[in-house]
Amino acid sequence: MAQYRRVSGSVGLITLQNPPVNALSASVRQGIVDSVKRALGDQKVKSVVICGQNGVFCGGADIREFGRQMSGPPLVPMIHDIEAANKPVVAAIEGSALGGGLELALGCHYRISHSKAKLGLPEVTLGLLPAAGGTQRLPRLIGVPAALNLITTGRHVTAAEALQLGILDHVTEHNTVDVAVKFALSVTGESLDGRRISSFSCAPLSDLDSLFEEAMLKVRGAARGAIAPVACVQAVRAAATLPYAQGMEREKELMATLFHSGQARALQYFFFAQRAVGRWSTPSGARWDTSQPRPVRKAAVIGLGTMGRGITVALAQAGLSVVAVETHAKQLMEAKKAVPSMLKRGAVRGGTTIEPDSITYSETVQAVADVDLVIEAVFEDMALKEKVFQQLSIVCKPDTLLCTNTSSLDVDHLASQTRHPELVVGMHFFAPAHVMKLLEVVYGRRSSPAAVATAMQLGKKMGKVSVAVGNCRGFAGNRMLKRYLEQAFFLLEEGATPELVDRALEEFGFPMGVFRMSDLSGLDVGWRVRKADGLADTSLTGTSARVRQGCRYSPLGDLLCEHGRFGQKTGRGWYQYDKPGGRVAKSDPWLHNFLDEYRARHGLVPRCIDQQEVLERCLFVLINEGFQILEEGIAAGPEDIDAIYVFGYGWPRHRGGPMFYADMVGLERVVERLERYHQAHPNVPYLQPSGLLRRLVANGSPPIHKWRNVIKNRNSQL
Ligand SMILES: CCCCCCCC/C=C\C/C=C/C(=O)SCCNC(=O)CCNC(=O)[C@H](O)C(C)(C)COP(=O)(O)OP(=O)(O)OC[C@H]1O[C@@H](n2cnc3c(N)ncnc32)[C@H](O)[C@@H]1OP(=O)(O)O
Repeated sequence: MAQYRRVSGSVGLITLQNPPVNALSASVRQGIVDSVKRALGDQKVKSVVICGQNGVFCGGADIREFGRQMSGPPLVPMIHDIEAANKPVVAAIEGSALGGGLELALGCHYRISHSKAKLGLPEVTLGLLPAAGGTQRLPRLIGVPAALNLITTGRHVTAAEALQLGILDHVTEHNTVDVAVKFALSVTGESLDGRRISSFSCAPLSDLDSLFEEAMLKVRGAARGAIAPVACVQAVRAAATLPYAQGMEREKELMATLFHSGQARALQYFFFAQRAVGRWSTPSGARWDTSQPRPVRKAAVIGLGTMGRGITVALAQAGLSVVAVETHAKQLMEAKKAVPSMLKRGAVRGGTTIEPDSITYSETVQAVADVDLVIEAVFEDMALKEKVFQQLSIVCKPDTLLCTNTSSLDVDHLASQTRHPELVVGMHFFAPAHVMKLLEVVYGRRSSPAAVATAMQLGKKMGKVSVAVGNCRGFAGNRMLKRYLEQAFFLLEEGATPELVDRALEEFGFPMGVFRMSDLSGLDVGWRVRKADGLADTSLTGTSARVRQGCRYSPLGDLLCEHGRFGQKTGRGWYQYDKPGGRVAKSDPWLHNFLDEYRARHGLVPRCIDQQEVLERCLFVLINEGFQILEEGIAAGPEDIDAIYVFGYGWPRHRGGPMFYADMVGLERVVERLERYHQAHPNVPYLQPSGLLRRLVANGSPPIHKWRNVIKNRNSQL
């Protein structure tokens, strides 16, 4: 709703009231319409101020209303009536003015903002466009190039930038509503000609065509297959080329194509999913709202390889004082050079400053005696990690939280090496650790609720999306990835090429296909793990070469490593590069010959494989493993898995994440295809649909937000 009152004698003050962000729900819109009518009809009122309660102007349209039958007054005529008013209307912006909130402000005659406010049109991130006149008014106000940038990226700008761009008339450090009321009094009776943005013309530009062509190329490159950014460009083009009324028609048409699209559903689901992962819980009953995190002021990182350096930077950027330990002198020396320059680059990007002495370096573990939390990031070797944890348990304060950055090893086993296993958790960062948004917080059997809460909170402080997951081989993300990789290898054995597989995945929306990604991260990483597991044995011949423990196995990755083809770092992998460290992947005839010979040697007759099979084989096994993970309680809900895949593995956000994708495709279809592929490949047991997936289908395939009930019912029967 909206509250209306008269203040300072002649100012009608309208306050939006819909906690927590004053979203424009039907009742808020109705409140605004009624209040504006009242203010304009009251002779004592000479000007109007619109603000939001609790220090937030407005977070935009109410996203929860989108999937439902819309009711209440529509936004466009509501904003139009405000702009057409014959009394000055001033927006008093505090906190946020986003989406429909900023569009409402653009309909006002003046905009005054607090210096700490953020403004933006983030509709594109929800699969939409600013369809309450935003695409038509903003370019008229600030010019086409700047409006294109804001509308196609959805980025939030500070009040200072908004002032510079011309979105705001005034920025204040004081009470914004008081300033706005005073301002409203001062403009009483002044002409409003020249204050109604819809009457403006866009500033003329010399080469409109190439500007829009470039913008189109940019948005198509940034999010493959996403339709909203394309529609945003088209809508701004309408603003630049058509009169306002026709532009508004175009905006409406384009919005109609987006509004009910699968991409909009996926992105809006993901908006809430991201927030849901913060409300974590574990099977033992620990929860976000009942567990108290501990303060962490000083942290340590053990091991300054690539991951350790990134983690050190991320901790320092979060304002912690960091002890960085590396026992190899050469590596320590390199890290001492690399970390400050990573920090400097980060500071330039983020416009921040880091105290250079917030990091101290040491060659011995003894230096961590007084820290609150340690993150171990040594080489992925259990014996080495065991030793580190034993040492830490002796050196650290008894209440220090001991975390491991292992990507797949047993957190419970590491905990068992310490005196306080309840203080051990996994903090699985993704490379580069100071850039990637995802953090898997892995709780072990004995991890205390406070330990989990502390790691989750620290992740948040570092700007990460922290997802709590249980302890199992590969945790959630890498465990699912293993299935995806294996299927990709099998497809090569059956006749596909890396190019064909990658094309299918990239057209689906991944920034990189599985083989290009493998070349980038290094084939030797997985090889080392497979060797440690006793799998990478290329001396085996005949049928046993492609079978391990009775299941199908592909030694292709192992064979490439034996040829020294580790990917980009060696200039050869699934593709060839112009030099070691080269970035541009080129098709490699050697690899194609190698695959031909391999298939011939194993009596594999290549067949034609289409994109649909690539997607189903690679993605449905990954999804199936996701259901297994939910069934086992390793992840608490589908949102956790989707956040992991979007933030950590490049799953296209406009497809919502793997579990949402399964919901979109239809669970029956996923089951049917998995069963078919399992029949064709009976020696791949994980192609069999998981028990949870089958149960969901048996329960009538409920929508994704109801899956937790099915999981809970099952667990409560155990
Ligand atoms: C056939 C055609 C028909 C067309 C008809 C449609 C016409 C539509 C016309 C115009 C288009 C306008 C579209 C929009 O405005 S879309 C919304 C755009 N706004 C946003 O994207 C902003 C989203 N919110 C945020 O970015 C942040 O919440 C924040 C910066 C405002 C505040 O951040 P923070 O303090 O960190 O809080 P949280 O993010 O945690 O949010 C708190 C709580 O509030 C919920 N919430 C936030 N924004 C909205 C919203 N706009 N609608 C509904 N709910 C919102 C958020 O989900 C949190 O709740 P929780 O999930 O339960 O934790």
